[in-house]
This record gives sequence, structure tokens and C-alpha cells, in this order.
Amino acid sequence: MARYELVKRSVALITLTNPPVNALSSAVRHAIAKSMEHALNDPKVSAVVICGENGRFCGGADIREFAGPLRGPPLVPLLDAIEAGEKPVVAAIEGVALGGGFELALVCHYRIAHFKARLGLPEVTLGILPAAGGTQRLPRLIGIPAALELITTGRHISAQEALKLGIVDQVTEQNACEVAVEFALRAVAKPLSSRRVSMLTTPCPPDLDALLEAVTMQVKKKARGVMAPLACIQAVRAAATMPYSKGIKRESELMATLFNSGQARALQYCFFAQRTAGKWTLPSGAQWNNSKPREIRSAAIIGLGTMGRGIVVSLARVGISVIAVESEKKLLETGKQMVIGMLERDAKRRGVSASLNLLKFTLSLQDLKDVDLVIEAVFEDMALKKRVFQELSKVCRPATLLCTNTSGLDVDALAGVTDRPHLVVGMHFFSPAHVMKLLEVVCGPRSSSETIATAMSLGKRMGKVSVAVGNCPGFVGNRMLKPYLDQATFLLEEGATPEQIDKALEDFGFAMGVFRMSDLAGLDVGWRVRKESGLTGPDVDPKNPPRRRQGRRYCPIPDMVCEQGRFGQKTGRGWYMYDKPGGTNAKPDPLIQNLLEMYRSRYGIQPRNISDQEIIERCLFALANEGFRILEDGIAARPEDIDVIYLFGYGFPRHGGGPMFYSSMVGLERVLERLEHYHQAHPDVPHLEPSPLLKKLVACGSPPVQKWREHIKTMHSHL
Ligand SMILES: CC/C=C/CC(=O)SCCNC(=O)CCNC(=O)[C@H](O)C(C)(C)COP(=O)(O)OP(=O)(O)OC[C@H]1O[C@@H](n2cnc3c(N)ncnc32)[C@H](O)[C@@H]1OP(=O)(O)O
Repeated sequence: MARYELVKRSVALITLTNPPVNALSSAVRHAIAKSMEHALNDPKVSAVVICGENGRFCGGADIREFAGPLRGPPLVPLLDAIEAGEKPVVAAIEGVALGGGFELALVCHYRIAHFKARLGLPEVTLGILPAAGGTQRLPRLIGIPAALELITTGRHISAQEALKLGIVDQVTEQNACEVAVEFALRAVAKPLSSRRVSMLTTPCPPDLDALLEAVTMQVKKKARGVMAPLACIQAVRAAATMPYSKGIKRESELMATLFNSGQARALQYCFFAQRTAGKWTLPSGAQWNNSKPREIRSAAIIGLGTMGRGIVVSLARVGISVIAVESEKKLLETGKQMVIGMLERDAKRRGVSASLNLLKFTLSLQDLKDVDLVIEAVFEDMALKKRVFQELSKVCRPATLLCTNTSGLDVDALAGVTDRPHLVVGMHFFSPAHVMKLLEVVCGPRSSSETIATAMSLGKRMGKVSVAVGNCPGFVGNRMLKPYLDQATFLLEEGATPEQIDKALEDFGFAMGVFRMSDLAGLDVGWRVRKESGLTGPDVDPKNPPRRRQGRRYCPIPDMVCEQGRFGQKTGRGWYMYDKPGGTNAKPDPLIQNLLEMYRSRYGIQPRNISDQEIIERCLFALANEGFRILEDGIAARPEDIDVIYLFGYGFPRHGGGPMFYSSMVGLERVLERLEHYHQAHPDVPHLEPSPLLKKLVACGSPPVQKWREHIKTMHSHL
């Protein structure tokens, strides 16, 4: 867990050895304590260097240990002892120094960083705070404003920025460990008192209260209802107003309030869920670690609408040559100008040059004959997509992968019209595709493991969080969205307003309420889908009773909104009104209020007061209930996959963990009881009927999310 060796005859080199990130597990803490004791007591040792094996200093506390009781030496006294020691200690930072790893570096008397190293205190992203002295030492070292920013955001910084801020003493392009050993030898004769950060006086700005107030407001606005950043601010205040001995106690008290909170559990779950999602498996035994992806050097995008443009940018900025295809000259020229503008702005922001030389724009599919992979991003129309895939089959070389960006159509039906169904896969990006992190990789029954591995790896290369899902209408994300949207519109019928429902969801922590989100996405897309599926429009059977379609409750209000040409932000009117088409400032619209009142009176609905609790329960439990069905159907392999999709694609708050984790946090028994209650009140809404898997899990004693898989593994998998 830590290697101890004597180098250059008098330097004790302590190497943390806990792959993959040298996390400070109890065993590692124990090994550091023993090694330090040895070094401080050995008269041959004049200085100490601490480094990490495999070019990684330390990724912080072992997050997996947070779930159990504390074992091994606690970190604070261990770190205090290193700082108080009478021999100089130098941290040789390569790779990462994060969280407890950064705090370990802060107690060393000197810090040498490799130029590629990254440092940071990301605890806030895990729902906790840096409680091994980080909130007390960092402000003393770099001042309150800079420390506040780093601690409340959890941002990682480069070695160069750390040098500028005064966190590290030297940045090197050589082996940081060797440089640190030489540095340590030179430090032997120097006094240490000014190098003990906890002994420094915090440089305090004159307007401390105003600064803390401003940061508090900023944090509350950005992360509504999230506890950890606010606790971080209080801890930093202690560094400014208390001596270290008292400040460290305050830090520990604040940590105690966070450590066992539901938010911390949810955020830590999110950390592991995100990593679990990349580990796809197929019933055949093919999986992420035994299936080799193909290398993709060139790609083509068909369709330069909003999605196509974002996908071109995502590919080009990671160095992939892209041929972009449109059907008409004017559309091609518009798309080209927009893509170039997007790439130039993106490059400027990142301080690199725009990779425009990788782009080619064409009207001819014939130009695609040599590309490695094609992503079709044309209009959401099956007949059109089938024509494109048939054409691609003829034009592209036999080994080219054919991908579709459909948001819910049958990927296997598209595979069926090609000469290579095993090379067809869905790559469902989320809008705007160059910004949104989520990618659903939709595996058809005939997609080969190499095809899936290639799509997953390409997603990762583009910086996406890729999740493998099965093929069914809407896949995971959009299939679950339906019951969620339905509940929201039923609540409108019953007496709520769009702004009330949105506020309840935004107070819960969603980035956007359901109606604001729909306005942003465009209301016409769903309207067209409803028309195509016979739910609205001229094909509807007139014998349908009002507010019922296909044997279940149906709310026609969204259709009525669209019939008025209100398609959301792009038309300046939707569920809200905006100052202009494309405007983003949503204001309640009296016309919508009138429409709701007229609608209710036409159908004799007596509006009632609806509580925020009912809004949250009906929307979120209906959402999760569909998630349980998706697990039963084998469309998602694990609850973590569903949660990652909702966190990265649909603005579900991370401190809620995602719909499936949230259900387990509320208690599956309670979710079941509430669904039964609402289903009894609305028997014509099948989405409210508790799913068999939910019932089964409750009958099995409501196991934690990570164990649900054991209860579904016998069911058929579509992955
Ligand atoms: C009282 C003391 C309190 C201290 C508080 C803390 O220190 S909290 C922890 C703070 N540290 C972090 O938040 C860092 C978390 N890790 C990362 O950000 C990244 O893993 C990384 C270190 C930047 C490396 O990224 P990379 O993309 O290279 O690898 P992965 O993210 O895929 O990670 C590899 C595997 O390592 C596991 N892991 C990473 N960090 C930790 C950790 N701190 N504790 C436990 N496990 C960790 C990660 O889960 C991966 O595991 P797999 O099983 O391979 O999926």
C-alpha cells in the first residue's frame, strides 16, 4: 500500500501503491503513518519525498470506504503529524492530486508538480467537503477568494495554474519524483516554520462578509437546494475568522452534517454509476473488456439540422475527418456556415485552432464510399431513414459502420434494409449535440459486439458519457419521458398551471421544469409523433370518448397548443411566452391560462388545489415505474444506466441520484404505496400501475439499487 526506500543515502521515498488511483484507503493511511514514523525516527533520513505509483500521486480518500465505518488511522491527525515533523517533506505530484490527495500535498512542506498534473478539491461534487484540513489550509495558502472558488466548485486545475496561485513551488517536465528528491536534499538546512501552511495567517479581504454573501447567492442560484457548497463556504469563513485549531473543529462539525446525508449518498452513487455505465455486457458474453473497438479516422454525417451540426462539431474537435451531407445547396451552405462558426467559437474558448481542414461539405452520397462510419441525422421519418440506409448500403464500402441518430425509431428495422445489419447501431445524441454529454448507444438484436464497442468508444473519445441500451420505441430516455409528460399534462387538466408544475420540479432540483424543457425542445416534434401514432389529427376514430385514446386516458391540451402554432421557444410562444422567436426568457402567458380554463369548463372538470408533493410524486414515480419496466424488459441492463441517462440527458439533479436511486432513497415500499394510491384514483392511466419488478423488489425486502440486478437476471435481455 506504500513502498518505503532510502534514496540518495538520506532521502526517504514513500510511494503510495494502491492502483488505479492510489486512493487513501485505510491500508494506505496505515502504511503512510508507519513509513513517516520510520522516516522521522531514522537518523540516516534527512528529508522525505511522497509520491504515487504509476504516475498518479493520489486520487483522494477511497470513496468506496465511505459506506462503512471508519477503519484505520483517521486522516487529520496523520496529516497534522506530517506537517509538524522536523524533517522536510516534499510532495512529488504526477497525474492527479485530488481531495485527500491534495490535502496530503498541502501538509508537505514543498510541492513539485509535473506539468501535466491536475489538482483539486472535488469533495463538493461528492456531497461532502475537504475535511482533512483542506478548507483551513488552502485559504491560508492562496487567500479566501481563490480558495472559495476551488472548494465550492470542485474544479480541477492544471499544474501551471497551481503554480500561479502559489499552491505548488515548482512545475517540471522531468520526472517529478527525481526532481523532488533533489529539491528535498536542498531543503534540509532550511527552516520549516514558514512552510507549515496551518501556521500561516489567512490573508483576509476587507469585505469578507460581502464576498461570502455574493458567493452564497451564486451557489444557491447554480445548485438549488444543494447542501455541500454552502457548508464549504461556512468552513472557509472559519479559516478567515478562527485559529487553525478551532477552524479544523468547525470543518469536522460541518463534515458530520454532510457525511451521512442523502445528498452525499446520491452524489457518490452518481460517481460510480457513471463509471459502471461504460461497462456494457451482452447475453452472448461479449462485453466492454473483451470486445475490441475499431479505430475511426473518418466519418460522415447525413443531415445538417441542429443535431447533425452538433455531431459534426463533436467529431471534428477530436480530430476525426468529417464529410457532411445535405440534400439541397441552400441547406448545405447554411449548415456549413453554422458548423464553421460553432467550431471557431469552440476553438477560441479552448485556446486551440479550429480544425476546419478536417471538414468537407457535399450534396452527394457518392462521396462517402471510403469513410469508416456514417451517422444519419435526417428528419425523424422512418420511410426517409430507410431510403438513406438503402442508399448507404450501396455506396459505402462493406466495412463501413452505419449509425442512426434516431431518438426513438426501430434501429433493427433500419438494419433490415441494409446489406450489413451487424454493422448498424443507434447513436442517439442529445441536443445540442456538441454540448450535451449523453449518448445512448442503441444495440439492435443484430448489432455485433465490435459495432457496439466502436460506438461506445467513439462516444468516449468525443467526451460523452455513453450508455448501451436496447432497441424499443423511445429506447430508455424518451420511453420514460412519456409517462412523465403525461402526468404533467393530466395535472394541468386537474387544476395546476405550467408554472406551478415547473416550479415544483425546479425546486426539486431539475435544471428545467417539464414545460420549459418542452418549449426548448420544440412542441411540434411530439405533436407529429402523436399524429403518426393515431393519437391526434384527422385519423383519430371519432368514436373515441373525449380525453381517451386507445383505451386509456389522453390529454389533448398539448395538441391544442400546437394547433395555435405555438411550438415553443423557436416560435416565441409555447407553454410560455417569450419576447421574440428564439427568446429564452419564459413568462407565463394569460392565453394559456384562458385555454386551460375553457378546456376544464368544456369537460366539466372542477379545478382543485394540487400540492407540490403530488406533482413530484406523480411525475417522478411514474417516471421511475417505467424505469422498472425497462429493467424487466432488458432494455437497460442496470438501474445505474437509467440514472446516468436521466442525469446527463434530462437534467435530473445529481443530488437526487437519478430516478431509480431516488426511488430507493424514498423507499421502494413508499413508492409502491403511492403508485397504488394514484392508480386507484386514475385507473385509466396504466403508467401508474406499479410494475411487477417494483412489487417483486418490495416483496424481497427492498434491496439497495446495486443489488436489483440479482432480481432481474433471469429475465430476457435485449442488450
Ligand atoms: C476525511 C478525508 C476526506 C477526503 C475526501 C476525499 O478525498 S473524497 C475523494 C476525492 N477524490 C475524487 O473525487 C477523485 C475521484 N476520481 C476521479 O475524479 C477520477 O477517477 C480520476 C482520479 C481523475 C481518474 O480518472 P480516470 O478517467 O483516469 O479513471 P476513472 O475515473 O475511470 O477511475 C478509475 C477507477 O478508479 C476508481 N476510483 C477513482 N477515484 C477513486 C477514489 N477516490 N476512491 C475509490 N475509487 C476511485 C474508479 O471508480 C474506477 O474504478 P473502476 O472499478 O475501474 O470503474
